[in-house]
Amino acid sequence: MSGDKNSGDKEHRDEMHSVNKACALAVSDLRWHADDRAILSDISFSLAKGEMLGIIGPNGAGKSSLLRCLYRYIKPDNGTISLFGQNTSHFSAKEFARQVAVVLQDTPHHFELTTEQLVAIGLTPHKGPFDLTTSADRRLVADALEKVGLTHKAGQVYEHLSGGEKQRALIARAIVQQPKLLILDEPTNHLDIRYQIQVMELLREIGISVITSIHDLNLASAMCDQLLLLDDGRSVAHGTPKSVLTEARISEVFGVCCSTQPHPQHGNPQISYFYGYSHGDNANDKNAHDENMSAGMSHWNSTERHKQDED
Ligand SMILES: Nc1ncnc2c1ncn2[C@@H]1O[C@H](COP(=O)(O)OP(=O)(O)OP(=O)(O)O)[C@@H](O)[C@H]1O
Repeated sequence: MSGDKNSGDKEHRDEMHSVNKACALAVSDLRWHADDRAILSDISFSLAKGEMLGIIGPNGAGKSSLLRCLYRYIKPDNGTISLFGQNTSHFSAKEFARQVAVVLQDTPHHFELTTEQLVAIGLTPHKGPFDLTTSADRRLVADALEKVGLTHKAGQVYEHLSGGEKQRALIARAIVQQPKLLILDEPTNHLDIRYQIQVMELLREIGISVITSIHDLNLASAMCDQLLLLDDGRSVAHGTPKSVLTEARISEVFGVCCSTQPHPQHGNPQISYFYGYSHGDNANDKNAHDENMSAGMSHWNSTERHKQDED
């Protein structure tokens, strides 16, 4: 009898272990308020090892606030954040930096550093105060610069790089950090379309778990394994792009008129937006919203008719 129980317990432990192993990040009941206002309410989700999760939602939905909680810039009022089964609030700063790399839009100025020196900062969590730079370190930095297409800018002053090049340099620094989880706040913001795609593909290729906020829903649909849709600090939907990005949900949460169809290449939803509806103060009013939707549709219909007449 006790043997049965022990083997049952072991099975349960093995099962839990494999669940924890497969789950890179688990967030439960996260809550945060500021200025007497709830900014994040009861957010729960998980991220599987090696997957990319896109955080989407309108301006002010709480995307950056959620990421700030994850990388410990903000201490939430409630909830737990676990990385591979360990509560991140128990990590020392150095241990946390070994496990989690962060790429933000607004970074401190690095006037005096070359691109290569900036990227080498990623080595810091793995070094003691008296450790010298090794040839392996230099190789790591060179490989990361090559991965983001900045080898030719290695010796240039970082501050003199373009917005997109700076962004790629920061991703190279994160690669050098060799984290288990990479957190990015709108990494494609400064990038032209070629580099938007290239950076997102690069993030997928690195093979680590990635969580990134992203405004471009079509890019999120194409590149993310999972999406978490936030609205007014709440989780509205979580799942595959196909399950999250429905026409009804997009128009309700973002207040736009749109249609979706499977992308010819990857099959996830591709969103077409319609134009021509007004933007009043009553954007949250359901009737006004519906009127806007039908105005958008009729505008589109007339434009389409006009086009067809011309043809
Ligand atoms: N420290 C703070 N104190 C007070 N309010 C805050 C603070 N940080 C964020 N907020 C508020 O929380 C809300 C969510 O902000 P957050 O930056 O997380 O949204 P977001 O989804 O990232 O928006 P965006 O898409 O515009 O970048 C906003 O209304 C913002 O004003």
